[in-house]
Amino acid sequence: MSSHYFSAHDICFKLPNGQRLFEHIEIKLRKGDRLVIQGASGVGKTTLLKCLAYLIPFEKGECKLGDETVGNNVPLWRTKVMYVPQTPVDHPGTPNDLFHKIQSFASQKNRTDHGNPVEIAQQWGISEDQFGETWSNLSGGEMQRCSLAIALALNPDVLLLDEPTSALDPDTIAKVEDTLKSRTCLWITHDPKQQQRVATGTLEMKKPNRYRDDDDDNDHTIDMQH
Ligand SMILES: Nc1ncnc2c1ncn2[C@@H]1O[C@H](COP(=O)(O)OP(=O)(O)OP(=O)(O)O)[C@@H](O)[C@H]1O
Repeated sequence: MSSHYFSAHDICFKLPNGQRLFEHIEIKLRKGDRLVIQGASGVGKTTLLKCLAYLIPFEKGECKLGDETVGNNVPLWRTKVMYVPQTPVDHPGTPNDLFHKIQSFASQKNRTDHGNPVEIAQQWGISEDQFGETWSNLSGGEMQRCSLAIALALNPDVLLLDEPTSALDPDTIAKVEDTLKSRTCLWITHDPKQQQRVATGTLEMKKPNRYRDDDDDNDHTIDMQH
């Protein structure tokens, strides 16, 4: 039986009030796929990415990298399936500090495949000096590029990108999109043009049927274009 590079099966998330925010999410990615996640504000896109990184507990479902499940090593899973939050970030110190701190974590220590985040960010107009600047002195767009460069340098198998270019200008967006073309990722965007440029497939999230007025019975559809 052939296994996918990354898969998520029957992911369901319950809110504290007992209602499901989303249910029965199915995702299958091959290496290099970029699955864009779309849907109305509040439908659960960010929550889904956090579930896939095992950052928050979810009701049921399972994720796999090849045949490997999370097992009992959640920190290791998060190095492989990495969530990159929306900006602004709220870190102490500088981007350099953050990168070195993450590299010292037990789950990252034995990795020999880390890249250089400064070199990655330089392709997007960030200087070496800005990497040594306190986070709070950086603009939203600078924070966004530094965070993303750190995540790319850590070389996860799958990137979970939460509106990764929302604070950037069109020229810089084009550069970031170009860099991300070689990566396997799930990518939240509200921009249909970005979806057209980058997606190899799309997951359209909708509220579970019982909370909707329309009669569309496809809760979650994936349209893989290849
Ligand atoms: N643990 C929780 N307790 C209460 N409500 C929650 C919890 N987790 C998620 N929610 C709610 O679920 C909804 C979905 O939030 P989420 O941030 O995932 O949506 P989104 O689709 O990413 O929205 P946006 O496009 O605006 O960023 C929100 O109304 C949020 O408040």
